[in-house]
Amino acid sequence: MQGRFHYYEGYPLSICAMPVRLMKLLGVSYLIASNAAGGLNPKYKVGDIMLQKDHFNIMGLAGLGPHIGPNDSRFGPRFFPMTNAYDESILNKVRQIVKDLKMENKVHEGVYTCVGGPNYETVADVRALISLGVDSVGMSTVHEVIAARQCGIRCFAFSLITNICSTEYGTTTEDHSCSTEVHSEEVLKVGKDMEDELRIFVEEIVEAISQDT
Ligand SMILES: O=P(O)(O)O[C@@H]1C[C@H](O)[C@@H](CO)O1
Ligand SMILES: Nc1nc2[nH]cnc2c(=O)[nH]1
Repeated sequence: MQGRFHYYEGYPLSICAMPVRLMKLLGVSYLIASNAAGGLNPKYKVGDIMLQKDHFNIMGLAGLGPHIGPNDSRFGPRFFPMTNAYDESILNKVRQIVKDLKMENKVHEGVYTCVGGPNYETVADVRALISLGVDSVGMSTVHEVIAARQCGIRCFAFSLITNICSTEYGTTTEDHSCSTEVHSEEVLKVGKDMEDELRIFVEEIVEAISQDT
C-alpha cells in the first residue's frame, strides 16, 4: 500500500482495515505492516526499529474495531483469537535478518498501541501507556492486524521510532514552543531519512517469506 486510511481522518475502523480485506480477496496470505511511532520504552532512540511482538488494543477496549457490526463471513469468523497475532515464524526470520544486516544495536521487540489521534500524547497519556506495558504508540496498524488475523492472513509489523514521547512537561520558550513537544515535521523527516534502510530491510523480509511459499 502507498499510505493508509487513519481513524483521525474520519473513517470508521472498518474502512481503515478495508484494504486488508481487499488483499484477502486478492489471495494475499502475509501482511507486513509498518508505522511511524513515538517511543515509550526508555531504551529506544529516534531512528530505532521496534518489531511488534504484540499490540495493546486500547481502542478495542473502548469498543472500537474493524469488525464491529454484522459479520461478513468472507472475512473470517465472528469470534477469533488474537493470542499469537504476530507470527512467530516470520519474527524468527526477521531476527536472523537483523543479525545479517548488523542492525541489532537499533532493533528492539515490543508492544505497540494505536490511539485515535491526530493529536500526540499528553505527558499523562505517556505515563499511563508506559505503566500499561506499551513500548511504542502510533495511530494505525492494530485494526489492520485485527482484520488480517480474522481472515487468516499471517502478520508481521514494525514501528519506526520517529520521536521519543516525553514523560516530563519541559519548559515553554518565548515563542510558545516546548523542548519536549512532538511535531509532525520531525516524524516525517525521520521517516524520510530511514527510507533506504527500511526498503532494504523490508525487501529482505519479503525474500525470506517468499522462500516458504
Ligand atoms: O500511518 P502511520 O501510523 O505510520 O502514521 C503515524 C500516525 C500518523 O498518521 C502520523 C503521525 O505523525 O504517523
Ligand atoms: N500517537 C502517536 N503517533 C505517532 N506517530 C509518530 N509519532 C507518534 C507519537 O508520538 N504518538
